[in-house]
Amino acid sequence: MKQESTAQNNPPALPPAQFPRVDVDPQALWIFGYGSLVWRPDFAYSDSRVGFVRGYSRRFWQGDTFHRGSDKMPGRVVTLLEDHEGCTWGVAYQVQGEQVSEALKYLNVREAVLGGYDTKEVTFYPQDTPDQPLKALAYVATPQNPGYLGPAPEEAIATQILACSGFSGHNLEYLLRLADFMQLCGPQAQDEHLTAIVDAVGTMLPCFCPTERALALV
Ligand SMILES: N[C@@H](CCC(=O)N[C@@H](CS)C(=O)NCC(=O)O)C(=O)O
Repeated sequence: MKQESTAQNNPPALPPAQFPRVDVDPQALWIFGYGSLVWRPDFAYSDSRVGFVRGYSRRFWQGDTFHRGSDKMPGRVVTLLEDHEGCTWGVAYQVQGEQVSEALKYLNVREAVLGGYDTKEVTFYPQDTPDQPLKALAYVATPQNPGYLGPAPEEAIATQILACSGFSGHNLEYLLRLADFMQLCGPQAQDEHLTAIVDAVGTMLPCFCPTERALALV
């Protein structure tokens, strides 16, 4: 997983026997990302793990009028829905020392102030060591936040995503980067809601793309 190019993230490449064990800071914190944080954490971290949380399903039910939409045309981004049968894959990032306050300060603006997300403690299961779960902080948009859009048919969500863009880019980029991540996680990582929206986008995209004949008219 790509890390910020900071000294503590790239210790000198010494053979394990000589490389001093870096004591984990007791203040260390794991932050679980399951949407844009999966591909663009944009904060310094010391370690990262691909894995999943149980008891939640990911849904494109949060409106976004800044990063991937506007006030007139809010985009759709993801949140976590409590679902006893649910399992959501993402990335957990470990922050230590000064990284903790820096990350929380940054995410408070990006997620809470600009995005309407609240924080919630979740149990994260690393893909490689699911028998050693970690407590992690997740940013979740609840139905009580003003930007919450709630459920809609996947076709309607796809239409909204195709039509919206914001400060951080097009809403379609957000969808496809998340789909790319899920592909990398392998066949055990399934997200039917995400897949249905990507399929609906694939069906509609030709309608949004000018044909040679249409281009000849301009
Ligand atoms: N909290 C979720 C979702 C976060 C998310 O996608 N937030 C949006 C909307 S506030 C965001 O930061 N977007 C930045 C971008 O779209 O690049 C996560 O852990 O990834």
